[in-house]
Amino acid sequence: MNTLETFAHAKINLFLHVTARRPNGYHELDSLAVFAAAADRLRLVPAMAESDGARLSISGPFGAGLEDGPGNLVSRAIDLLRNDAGARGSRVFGIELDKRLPVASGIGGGSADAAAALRLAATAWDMAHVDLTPYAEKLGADVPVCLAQRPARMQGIGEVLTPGPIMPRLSMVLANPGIAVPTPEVFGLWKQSGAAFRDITTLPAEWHDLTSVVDTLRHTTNDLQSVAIARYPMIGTVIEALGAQPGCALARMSGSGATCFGLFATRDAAETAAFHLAREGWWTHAGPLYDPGCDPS
Ligand SMILES: C[C@](O)(CO)[C@H](O)COP(=O)(O)OP(=O)(O)OC[C@H]1O[C@@H](n2ccc(N)nc2=O)[C@H](O)[C@@H]1O
Ligand SMILES: Nc1ncnc2c1ncn2[C@@H]1O[C@H](COP(=O)(O)OP(=O)(O)OP(=O)(O)O)[C@@H](O)[C@H]1O
Repeated sequence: MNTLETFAHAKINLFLHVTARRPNGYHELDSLAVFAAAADRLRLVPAMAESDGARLSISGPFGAGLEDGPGNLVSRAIDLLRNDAGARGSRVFGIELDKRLPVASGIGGGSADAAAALRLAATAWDMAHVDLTPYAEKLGADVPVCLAQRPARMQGIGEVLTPGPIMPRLSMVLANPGIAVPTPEVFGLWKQSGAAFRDITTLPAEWHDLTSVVDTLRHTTNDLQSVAIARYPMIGTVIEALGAQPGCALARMSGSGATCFGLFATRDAAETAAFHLAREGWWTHAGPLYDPGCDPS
């Protein structure tokens, strides 16, 4: 078994509508997820002894304070797949997680890590032919979309996935003010707000430029944004600051917050915006959308 490496990219909800509530309390969504170039890095390193097996070590700017025991989504993903790996699951390895994405921040970093761990373990255990979707669904609503890391329409609670519109070249800025926002709290606030459920939105098969993307997105919202701002006003400050940057065509919150994104036509404008926003002490990222076709991993 060789050392393997993969990247767990940030998931951005370009819009997010709540369409229904299930009896178990989960909410049905209509959302368009895309992936940013920003990513955590995971390495699978063969281990010599059973005692070294599946040990998780965490580094990186957002690694501090993240638990490295069985509760980490990476460990949970590997333990889940091992149940079905049979004798192959006795091949032991360690996982190194370089945590570069802010935690509990609406960009699905933990979900992306879990999906990446499933991909790595499936390779190490000769399970590349196995459909990882049922494992992903057990780990969290955002994990299935993070398996392929391609633009996708998310419906159901996030598990009903269809290809999203073909995206044009664009640049995205991410900004996070350093507030960890618990997803259950935000869905709870949305429920308490008494807001109405939304109908399913119609999207084109392809957008040719940023203007057409934004023309469509202006008819959508992130339904969780206003309740998240009411509870965490700093999110509103971030959206305003992003929207005020030269060249920003749309600024909005991703997922349940607090990370917000801005869409820009050029990489220069995005990088300049990120540079200015970083002066606020916020985590920022500027780059293109992630294209799985160009991934060396
Ligand atoms: C907001 C999004 O990030 C949008 O992509 C996701 O819907 C959240 O996905 P996630 O963080 O993987 O969510 P999970 O870990 O499965 O669920 C955390 C909690 O969020 C709430 N939750 C989550 C997803 C969903 N469709 N409806 C919900 O109501 C539930 O209270 C749940 O107990
Ligand atoms: N590898 C991991 N990375 C990040 N968080 C993890 C990880 N493993 C477990 N967690 C826990 O999962 C929770 C959610 O983390 P995550 O960063 O995925 O949130 P999020 O970005 O808000 O996700 P989403 O957009 O899916 O709602 C955190 O409270 C964190 O403690």
